[in-house]
Amino acid sequence: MKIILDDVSHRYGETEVLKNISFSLADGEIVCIIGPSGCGKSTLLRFVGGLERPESGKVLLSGEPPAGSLNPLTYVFQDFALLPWRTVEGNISLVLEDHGIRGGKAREVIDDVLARTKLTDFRKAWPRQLSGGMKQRVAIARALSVRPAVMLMDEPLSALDSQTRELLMDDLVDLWTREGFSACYVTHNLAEAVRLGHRIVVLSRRPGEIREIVEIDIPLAQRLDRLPELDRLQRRIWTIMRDEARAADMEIADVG
Ligand SMILES: Nc1ncnc2c1ncn2[C@@H]1O[C@H](COP(=O)(O)OP(=O)(O)OP(=O)(O)O)[C@@H](O)[C@H]1O
Repeated sequence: MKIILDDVSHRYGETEVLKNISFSLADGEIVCIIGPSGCGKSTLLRFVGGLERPESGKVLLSGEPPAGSLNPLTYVFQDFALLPWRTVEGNISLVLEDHGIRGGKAREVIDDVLARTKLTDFRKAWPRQLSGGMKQRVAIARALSVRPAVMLMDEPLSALDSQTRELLMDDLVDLWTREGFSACYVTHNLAEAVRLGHRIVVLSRRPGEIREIVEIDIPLAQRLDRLPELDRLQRRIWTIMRDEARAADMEIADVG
């Protein structure tokens, strides 16, 4: 399934948040959205997921979701959003129950996503027993259980320490290399964007406008940490973003 944003603009009251945003996300592609704090990244993701409608412009979906998809556009949040009173498998079964899937059929799906995310040994664990990284892995397994066409990931690694972030990026690369999932991935972390994005949509400060769409043709599995080409790309994107980030920072300081 393909997602096309066509000239999306939005304001909340007097505040202009997004301006003339157009890009597309193809099947099997990870598109990262990067930009300074408050530039409208999460708002954009809500438009893509259909949680809100932009004031002008369109978000179009074309093509069919995967066979058996229960929720074509599925969110993965920064705070994991696991229920503490349910085990790992209980958290996954909850979303399946929401779609009327129980018993043997649910067990089959849970077994499959736990195996795909290498969590099989943790199925009976409680969220409080898991590290942040493991909780986010469970949240990703839960998202996969509904066979999404596109995962909408809002700063999914931001709550984690840098080593755990590295490990989870490796997991996501591994998963993508095996399964080729599609994701719209919001982050303010450049290293994450150049590691995971096939394309990076670089936004200006608010109102978020597209500064550049950077395409990276190095296969994900070859994007090792500190790869010189990635470092160069990261520096180039940072030169686009630096002034925007500084100005955004000053605006926040003004409000204070
Ligand atoms: N429901 C809303 N009502 C009014 N203003 C909103 C609403 N949601 C977001 N905003 C404002 O829109 C702007 C963009 O917010 P958004 O959360 O999309 O930015 P962001 O780029 O994701 O920020 P961050 O990087 O800090 O998470 C901010 O000024 C925010 O205060």
